[in-house]
Amino acid sequence: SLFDQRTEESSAVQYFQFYSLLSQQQNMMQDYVRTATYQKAIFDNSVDFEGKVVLDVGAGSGILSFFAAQAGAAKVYAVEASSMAQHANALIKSNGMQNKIKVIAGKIEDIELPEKVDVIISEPMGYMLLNERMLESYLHAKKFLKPNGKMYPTQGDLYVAPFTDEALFMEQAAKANFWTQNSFYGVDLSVLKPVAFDEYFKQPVVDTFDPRIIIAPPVKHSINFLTASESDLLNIEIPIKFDVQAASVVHGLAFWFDVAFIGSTVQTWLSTAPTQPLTHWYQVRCLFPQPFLVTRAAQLVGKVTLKTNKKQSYDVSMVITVEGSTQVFSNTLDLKNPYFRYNGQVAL
Ligand SMILES: C[C@H](N)C(=O)NCc1cccc(N2NC(C(F)(F)F)=C/C2=C2\NN=C(c3cccc4[nH]ccc34)O2)c1
Repeated sequence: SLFDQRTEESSAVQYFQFYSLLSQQQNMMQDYVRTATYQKAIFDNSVDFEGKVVLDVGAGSGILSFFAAQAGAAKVYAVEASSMAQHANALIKSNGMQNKIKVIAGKIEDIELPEKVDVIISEPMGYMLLNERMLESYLHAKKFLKPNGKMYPTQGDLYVAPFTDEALFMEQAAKANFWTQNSFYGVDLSVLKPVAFDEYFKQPVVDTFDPRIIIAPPVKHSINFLTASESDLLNIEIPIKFDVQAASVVHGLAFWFDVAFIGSTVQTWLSTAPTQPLTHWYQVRCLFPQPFLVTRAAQLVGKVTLKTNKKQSYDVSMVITVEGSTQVFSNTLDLKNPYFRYNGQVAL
């Protein structure tokens, strides 16, 4: 199927095993900002749900399907490819919703629906918005959407901004120092030090940070889920132009996202910005292996390229220069294997 063509089998097996765990559903459900905002977006726009037919893509425990039913939906199709589908069924039965919410076990790319739907709901946002490539499945689901049907969420905004964080840079660089040893049990490891260094800098860092480390206004890349198609997400090029206000050292680029639920009554935003309450998406930072000093109010120009891979993730490449200088700074990172750095302590 379409999903199998774009996904390595080993990645899919690991992925759906991950989502079959109640502990991981719990991680998402316990994210109050996430769960409460979805319920608010649906309830405040109940006119979009009352008496309507709804499709929940990647339903998991079915929590979003329950919200649609609570808002008066006539019928909800909850599509889930992992074995979490059976737990969703248990919840539907024990909550007396079996004639309202129907679980369809399988991938959205493979299943059939008995009818077209008025609204598609989903939570397809992974780290950096795009990780997991679930947005492509969300857009694929539009083949079931009636003309003028609604998408909840309706649009996604990916933000990119330069940051300064000496401590993070030193932490990553220090990990490679293991390979500087020239007599590790009598073996000189040092030839591999540069390789180890580059390997550590291929890991995006998932954690949160003080917004004051952001040294220029962010660039925004918007995706309109009503008009976008899967192919638009295969290779995303984000031109960057940053106006750095004061002299600072650039260590990398920070990424976060917002999604908007544009309903018939109100518009509701779910933000993962560093200035907003923390969510289970945190923020994501991509380091340059070589930090660079920006002496005075200067412009940084370059490009971020996000290219899909068959591990349900993206290769993130960044290229940047300081306006007026010839030096180019770049890095390519593997979003599939991030460094999950969040440890509860946030610098106050
Ligand atoms: C799309 C879906 N709606 C969604 O929200 N995706 C992101 C997602 C899904 C399920 C759980 C989580 N997580 N929540 C937390 C917590 F501790 F902070 F709570 C850690 C965590 C990890 N740890 N590792 C992962 C993870 C999940 C999926 C693919 C991955 N690739 C690399 C790590 C990783 O999540 C994140």
